[in-house]
Amino acid sequence: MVNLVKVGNEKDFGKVAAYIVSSLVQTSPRCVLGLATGGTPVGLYKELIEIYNQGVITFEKVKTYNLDEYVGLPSDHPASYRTFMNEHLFNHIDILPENTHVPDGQAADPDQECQRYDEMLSEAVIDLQVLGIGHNGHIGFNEPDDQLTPGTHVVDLLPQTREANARYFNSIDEVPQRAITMGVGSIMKARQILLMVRGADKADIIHRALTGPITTLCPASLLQLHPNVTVLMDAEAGRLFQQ
Ligand SMILES: N[C@@H]1[C@@H](O)[C@H](O)[C@@H](COP(=O)(O)O)O[C@@H]1O
Repeated sequence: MVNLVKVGNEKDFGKVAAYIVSSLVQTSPRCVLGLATGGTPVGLYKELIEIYNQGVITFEKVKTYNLDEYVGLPSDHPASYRTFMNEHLFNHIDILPENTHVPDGQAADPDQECQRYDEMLSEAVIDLQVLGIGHNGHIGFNEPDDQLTPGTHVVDLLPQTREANARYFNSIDEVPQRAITMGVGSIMKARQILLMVRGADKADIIHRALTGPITTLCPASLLQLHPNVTVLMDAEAGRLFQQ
């Protein structure tokens, strides 16, 4: 079941998302969060830090699993997703470093790293998975294809995905060609999903993902099959939905 929530401005977008996440952390202090990177969830993390600073929640017993990481980037590279998470959230809250998990993009054998990540995921049930969406409908780094992989795996990034992420690097040539991503099976196993979508450039894809056919050519369309998805959209991203 998909619940649509439309908000009018940037501040509310982060606040509503943070309300959903912090309510869970408050009522289930040992919860497991699946986390996402990209521009979209930045406001969520900012607001979560604010709520944490008010002393309302603690992350001491929370565990997190991130969706993805670039292959070949050292974890302290400015554009790695580990750096993103440290800078936007983990360094500012009381979460234990050993409770935060991001695939190791520098692992000597990326396939083995996928297996390690999957083993960890199989022991954890993600209570709430935060997601963004790519312009082509990807979730995590699960790119549109004839078939999708359920578990953590290495993907070849499509040119448009590398282009969209080039803003975090000095040039597009520096954007890695491959990434490790949680598979759609792991994402769909999460008890609850919060899909965040912002901006006019995402209006078509989110409309197609939620109202079009369920197809591997639009990985986010699989979310139509999930029992508990909240789609948080700003006015521009949600302009094709009547509400
Ligand atoms: N791997 C990430 C995705 O997890 C994210 O959802 C997407 C959208 O990013 P943005 O929020 O910056 O549009 O970008 C990357 O490809």
